[in-house]
Amino acid sequence: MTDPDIKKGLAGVVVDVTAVSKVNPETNSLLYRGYPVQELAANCTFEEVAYLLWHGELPTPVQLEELQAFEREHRELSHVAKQAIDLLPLDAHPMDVVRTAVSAYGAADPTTADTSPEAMLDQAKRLWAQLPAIVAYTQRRLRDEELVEPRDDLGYSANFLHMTFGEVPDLVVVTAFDVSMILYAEHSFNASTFTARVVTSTLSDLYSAVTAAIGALKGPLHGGANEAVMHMFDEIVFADRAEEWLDEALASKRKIMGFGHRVYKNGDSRVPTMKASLDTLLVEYDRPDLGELYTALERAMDERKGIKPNLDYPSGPAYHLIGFDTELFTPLFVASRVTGWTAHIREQAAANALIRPLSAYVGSEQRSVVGG
Ligand SMILES: CC(=O)SCCNC(=O)CCNC(=O)[C@H](O)C(C)(C)COP(=O)(O)OP(=O)(O)OC[C@H]1O[C@@H](n2cnc3c(N)ncnc32)[C@H](O)[C@@H]1OP(=O)(O)O
Ligand SMILES: O=C([O-])CC(=O)C(=O)O
Repeated sequence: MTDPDIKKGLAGVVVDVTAVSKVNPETNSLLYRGYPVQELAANCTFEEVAYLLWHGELPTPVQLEELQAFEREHRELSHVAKQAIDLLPLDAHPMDVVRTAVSAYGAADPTTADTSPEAMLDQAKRLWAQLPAIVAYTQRRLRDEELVEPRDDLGYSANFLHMTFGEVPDLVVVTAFDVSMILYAEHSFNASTFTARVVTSTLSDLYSAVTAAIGALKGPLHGGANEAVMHMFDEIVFADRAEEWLDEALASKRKIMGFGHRVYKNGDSRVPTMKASLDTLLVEYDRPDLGELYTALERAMDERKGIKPNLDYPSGPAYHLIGFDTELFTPLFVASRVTGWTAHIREQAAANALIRPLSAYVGSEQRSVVGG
C-alpha cells in the first residue's frame, strides 16, 4: 500500500534554498549565480565559470590570473591517483576508475578532515585541477599509451585535450569542448549534487561527498546517459533506420537515452548551445551522416512521444567526434560538474541541517522470533 503523501523520487519537492543556480522550466532558462548559461558559454572560459560558481561573482583579471596559476600548478597527475589507477584492471569502467582515483587523492590529502570554508575551497580547486589528469590518463591507459605531462602554456581545455591525445586540436574543437564543460558545470539539485549535499550534511568531508556524487552520476538516468546515447547511435547507425529502431525500442518499453528530464518538460535550456557546438564539430570532422542520424532520431522522438533531448544527447556525439572512447564521456561530465558539486558542498556546510527524510513502512506487522 502506498501512502498518498509519498513523493516518489522527491518529484516536485523543494528541500532547501540555493544561490548557486536557478533552473526555470517555465522560461526554459538556466542561470549560474544570476548569469544565463548561454551568455557564459558565449563570453567566458570554463575557468571563469568555475570561479563564478565558487565565489558568486565573475573574476577580475587579477583573480582569474590567480586561479589559472593555481590550476596550472596542480594539474600534474598526483602520485597517489596514478598508483590507485594503475592497481585497477583495464576492463574496469572509467567511472569506477575516476571515482577510485578521487577517493585515493582525498585519502592522501592531509587537509581532508578540515571542513572549514577556506580548506574546502582549496580542496575543490585542487581536485578540479587534478581531474583532467585523472581522466586523460584513464583514457590513455585504455589505449596502451604513455601518460602525457601537462603543458603550462595552455588553458584548461586545451591542456585537457593535450594530456588526452598528445596534441592540441584545432581551436574549434577546443572551443566546443570548453562550451561543454561550461554547460555541464551546474544544475541545481540534480541527483548527484543532492547526493553530495546529503553526504556533506552528516559533517563528512568534501572528498567523500564528491566520491559519492560520482557514483550517483554514473547511472544512465543521470550522467551515464551521454555514454548511452553513443551506444544507441552505434546501434542505429543510419538516419533512415531511426524511426524503425525507435518504434521497436518504445514497443519494448526501453527508455530512449538523452531524452526527457525531471525538471524541463519542454526541452533542456542547454541543448541549443551544445547542438551549435556539435554542428561545428560535424563540419570539422566531416561527419554529416552523424548529424542526420541525430536529427532523424530527435524528430521521430518528438513525433512519437513529444519528448525533447537533454544535454547528454548532443554531448555524446560531440565527445565521440573529439576522439574520446564512449566510456570516457561520463568522466568528462565529472571533470566539469566537480565545480557545481563543490559549490553546493560549501553552501550546504555553511547552513547545514542533517538530511534525513522519513519513510512509510509497508513490511510485516510486528512479529516474534520464537513462535506466538
Ligand atoms: C544530465 C542529465 O542527467 S539529463 C537526464 C539524462 N537521462 C536520460 O537521458 C535517460 C532517459 N530519460 C529518462 O529516463 C527520464 O526522462 C528521466 C529519468 C531523465 C526523467 O524522468 P522522470 O522525471 O522520472 O519522468 P518519467 O520517467 O516519469 O517520465 C514521464 C513519462 O515520459 C516517459 N519518458 C520520459 N523519458 C523518456 C525516455 N527517455 N524514453 C522513453 N520514455 C520516456 C516515461 O516513460 C513516462 O511515461 P508514462 O507516463 O507513460 O509512464
Ligand atoms: O537536473 C537534473 O536532474 C539532471 C541534469 O540535467 C543535470 O544534472 O545536469
